[in-house]
Amino acid sequence: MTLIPSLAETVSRARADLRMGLPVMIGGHIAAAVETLSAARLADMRALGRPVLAITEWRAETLKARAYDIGLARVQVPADADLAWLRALADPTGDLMTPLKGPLFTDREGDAAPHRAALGLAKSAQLLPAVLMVQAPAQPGLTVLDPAALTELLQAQAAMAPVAAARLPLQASERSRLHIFRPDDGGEEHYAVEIGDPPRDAPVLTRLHSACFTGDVLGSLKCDCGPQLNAALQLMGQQGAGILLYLNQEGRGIGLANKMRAYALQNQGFDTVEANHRLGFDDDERDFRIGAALLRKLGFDQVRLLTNNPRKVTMLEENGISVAERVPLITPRNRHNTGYLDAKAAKSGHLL
Ligand SMILES: Nc1nc2c(ncn2[C@@H]2O[C@H](COP(=O)(O)OP(=O)(O)OP(=O)(O)O)[C@@H](O)[C@H]2O)c(=O)[nH]1
Ligand SMILES: [Zn+2]
Repeated sequence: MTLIPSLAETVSRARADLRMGLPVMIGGHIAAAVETLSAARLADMRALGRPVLAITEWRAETLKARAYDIGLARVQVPADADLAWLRALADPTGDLMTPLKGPLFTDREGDAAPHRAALGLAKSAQLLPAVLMVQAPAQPGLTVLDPAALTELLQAQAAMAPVAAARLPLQASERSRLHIFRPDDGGEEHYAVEIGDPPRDAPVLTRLHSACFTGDVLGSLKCDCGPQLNAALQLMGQQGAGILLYLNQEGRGIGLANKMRAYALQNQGFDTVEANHRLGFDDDERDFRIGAALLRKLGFDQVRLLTNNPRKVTMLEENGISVAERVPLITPRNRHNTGYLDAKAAKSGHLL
């Protein structure tokens, strides 16, 4: 029956549920994102069973909570813990200001697969990876997900379909087209700027650019994104051909709200990588397979890649795009971005 939602459609709904504060059912547990949980729903969940807070191994490390499960910890929630207690565990913004509640005790018995799947879902909804879980029978109206199926879907790659394309004269080149691609899993759309008419049978000058609202739009001095975007387009304009993929993976895939949380931590003295870890994220949560898929859709299988990030080269090669050349993309330093650029070079292997 085609009117029954597919797994991808159900997961997309579940993301929206968590973002509005509605719990979902994962493998016999009610799962609610702490970031959007209300006090009333916390009380209702408590009434149904023993609440456990799932956090990632990165967050557990900061909180000095023992992680017995691979990649995550299941923190026991004390009977008197309120929403503020949960939020303080989920959100590191106040770590230095408010002494942490502890000691924290974590579960080691039982199956952590539902908790792992729930954390994956929260991340994919660009919420803080902290999920309150209570084992309980299915509740009417809540979206129901199987942990194994959810985990597999979160790792799968959505198919990208071209939606629309049109001529778009740019300062960098009047001969430019913008293509819009839409994934079949309800996720973000991504864009391709095609400059000139690059031949499909030769390596094309290519930039995989991840969205940075602060750098690209506002001209933030904290990162190198805006200047890199402009420099890439300029070069493609000068050479008469190129492809710039604008991937909507704001904040290396954690979303703008979490990136601002990371910036707040950076104001407290942590670097870009430490800030992601304290929030519970990996330092880079982007899926670069999307770039390879879009290039293939556009008819390319060879590139000259504008980047300083060796991971982008490896990911493209692993996904069937041959990188004939890596073209460095160095932009000016200023007193606000120099620490960021140094951290990327020292910790993320960027070549500067
Ligand atoms: N989480 C987080 N994301 C950031 C921070 N500063 C910039 N970003 C994001 O980092 C991404 C930068 O993307 P890119 O410039 O494409 O990638 P890169 O890994 O630096 O590699 P190249 O620029 O190709 O050398 C964008 O999504 C920005 O929004 C930060 O401090 N924290
Ligand atoms: Zn940026």
